[in-house]
Amino acid sequence: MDDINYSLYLVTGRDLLPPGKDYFQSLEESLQGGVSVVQIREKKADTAEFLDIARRSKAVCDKYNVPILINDRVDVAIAINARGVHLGQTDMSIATARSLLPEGAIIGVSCNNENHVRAAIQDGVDYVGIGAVWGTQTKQLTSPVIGVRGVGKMLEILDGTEVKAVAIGGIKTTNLLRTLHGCVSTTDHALDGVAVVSDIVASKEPRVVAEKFTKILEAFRAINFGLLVAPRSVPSKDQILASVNDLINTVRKTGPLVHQITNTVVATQSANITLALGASPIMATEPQEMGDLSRICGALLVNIGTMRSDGKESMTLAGYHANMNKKPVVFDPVGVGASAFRKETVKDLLNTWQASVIKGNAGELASIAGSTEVASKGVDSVGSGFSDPSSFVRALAKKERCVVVLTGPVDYISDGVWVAALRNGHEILRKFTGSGCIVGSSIATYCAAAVAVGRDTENTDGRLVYGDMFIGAIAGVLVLTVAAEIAAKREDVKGPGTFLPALIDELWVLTPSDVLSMARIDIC
Ligand SMILES: Cc1ncc(COP(=O)(O)OP(=O)(O)O)c(N)n1
Ligand SMILES: Cc1nc(C(=O)O)sc1CCOP(=O)(O)O
Repeated sequence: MDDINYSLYLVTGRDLLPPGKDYFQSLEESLQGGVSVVQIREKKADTAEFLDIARRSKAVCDKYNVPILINDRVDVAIAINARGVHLGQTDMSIATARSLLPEGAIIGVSCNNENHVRAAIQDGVDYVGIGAVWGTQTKQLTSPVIGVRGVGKMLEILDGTEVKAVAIGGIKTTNLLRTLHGCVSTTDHALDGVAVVSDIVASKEPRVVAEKFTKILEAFRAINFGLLVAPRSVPSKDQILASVNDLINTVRKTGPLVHQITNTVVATQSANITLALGASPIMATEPQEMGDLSRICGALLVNIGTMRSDGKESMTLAGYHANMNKKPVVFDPVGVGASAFRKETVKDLLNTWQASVIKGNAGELASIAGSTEVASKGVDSVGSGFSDPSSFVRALAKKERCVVVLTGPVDYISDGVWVAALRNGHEILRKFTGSGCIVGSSIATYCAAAVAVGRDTENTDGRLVYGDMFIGAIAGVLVLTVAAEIAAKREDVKGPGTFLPALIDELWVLTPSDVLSMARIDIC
């Protein structure tokens, strides 16, 4: 029976040891830190040396009751009585290996694409090693990096089978939580473990690194393997509005710093809207500052409206640091359908970091979902939208593993389970540029507040961000659209030119009770 715990799967790499560090000492320390299975990978050793290393490694692993697998060499596995082998796509066939190995031996196989996974299931392997999930310096890759969403799709193929799965390639303590969350399939199939070489082996303190891995893996397990939304009964309108009320007060009380990488058309009005809400904007774009800013800001907004290729580095780094520092990332993929450059960039960004909220119009979200139901023209959506917007946002939220906000005459917001339909707003919002962009700033502001509230009430380290991003997104949309209704009715508002300053003023004086009394919200 496969009783192996694949959680923290160490693949050895003697050539990566820090100067002066003994291989067996390093191995033992990593086992003390929680490594749960070890693969001996010797690409340069001759058979005698491989056998010697494998035998002595097994003696160390036996002390900790940790199973040992052998990379590529079935003969070595048999000779040292290892638990099994790990085979690559061009190594011995699974059937031949099975016929040579003792009954019950474990066989794992590397998979770089979905067909490999299907074949592995047919061949009756015990586990698959899916990689490379990220770029790696440890080996020359012969197939493209898969990315977390690619891993998720491969896990879905394993649904209903007993085959276990680990991801490999560039996995580090710093990206582990993002890796674990990102790799969950739309059917909630999560990884059984992660395989790591350099982050552990190249460390002077492999025990400390392994302990960090173990702690994060346990925290992820504690939240049901990253279930997108903690199970909750249908949220009532009153509960939602009470939480929105808390967030409005929290913003006013704490004035969170909201880092915004946004487009040049709307930067000033976005900053002013943020100030009017009671928060503090910082519109920084220099790649070098992204780490420092992430530590001090409450949330990050990334808006690609006027992005150039030289802006991608800041967006990539900002989102990466935000994930590392558990800060919400609100993503506004402005005009994503307009060009191949935008599509590729958005795909890369969403594969690098996990957004907490994706906000877009129908055309933009259709492009992200790969749907042809709604077209776009530049940054605008064309036509009357989706025939079933609720189902669309729910499915996209599940696919992208975040809250999705579909803006339009009715705004739809989903966490992958529940959908809120918000019917506030005014048509004048469509008569000046960047009204969608300021919704992004507002959502980021209230997501920052949601973190502040969540940090006080939640005690799990397994989440990418604390707090309820669904409520943060609802608050962001509600506050802006209610203020817009009030501003549009003012006598001094003659058109879009006088509306924008009036909107800023109304946001400045808006009270939670205005929002609660005017909110038109349905939950389904
Ligand atoms: C767990 C795990 N997954 C994948 C690999 C890669 O194996 P392979 O394709 O055989 O490449 P080499 O390791 O031989 O370079 C692995 N070793 N372990
Ligand atoms: C051995 C191996 N196999 C890979 C694959 O993609 O199949 S990536 C890889 C190396 C992983 O090393 P690190 O943890 O240092 O990035």
